[in-house]
Amino acid sequence: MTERAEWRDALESEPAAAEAVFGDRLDEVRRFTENLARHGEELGLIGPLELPRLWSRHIVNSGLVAPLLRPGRVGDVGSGAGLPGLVLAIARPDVHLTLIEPMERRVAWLERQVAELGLENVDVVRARAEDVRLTGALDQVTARAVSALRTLIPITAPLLRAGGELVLMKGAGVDGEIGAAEKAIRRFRLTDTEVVVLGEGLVDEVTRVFRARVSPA
Ligand SMILES: C[S@@+](CC[C@H](N)C(=O)[O-])C[C@H]1O[C@@H](n2cnc3c(N)ncnc32)[C@H](O)[C@@H]1O
Repeated sequence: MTERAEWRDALESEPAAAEAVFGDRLDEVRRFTENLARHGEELGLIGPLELPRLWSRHIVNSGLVAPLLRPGRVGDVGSGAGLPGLVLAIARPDVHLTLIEPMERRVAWLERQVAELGLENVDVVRARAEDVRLTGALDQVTARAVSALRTLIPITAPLLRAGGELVLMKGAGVDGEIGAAEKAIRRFRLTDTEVVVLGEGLVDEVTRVFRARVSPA
């Protein structure tokens, strides 16, 4: 099977998970995935080895976070190719997503996808999280594969309003990361910290999310 056939077949794979995660937004998310599969490698957005697992490991995995979002303003730090921010914007039209990404080429890609998919609930900001002018402005902040919690918390938590929430996608080593981030957790007054495991019984690779709230007081 050619690589292209593999990712095309993958778009039809895991139908139960895809339906559960994306529901009536499945066509839109497939369109985005096709665009990423076609252009992602030449634009340096994804490695060639990722193509066959683009759907399951990256798109469905990102979409699993959608139920954790609440209507309001959500920032996605380090969106890159659009993971998870653009996928979440497609899955949750009732949520406004601000995609925060410093790299020009990635910002151009994100803006093109927003226009092509006709998404009205997304804006793209070219900036590093620590420079973006959104201090205290967001209800929730997501991130995936940006950095370890001890460095990620100091650049994401300041963007949240009091009572706002971090929703950070993490790998299997999340418990160790939490231990190493204790100081940052205290410094940024994070409460209700927990690890949420998503997709059990639905997908092969579960998604782990570090969730925490900024203390209102
Ligand atoms: C490994 S990529 C991950 C991209 C995407 N989140 C994903 O899961 O595929 C890390 C991304 O974070 C961005 N990034 C790195 N430092 C950042 C910062 N301080 N603020 C915002 N984005 C940052 C990079 O430009 C890059 O696009």
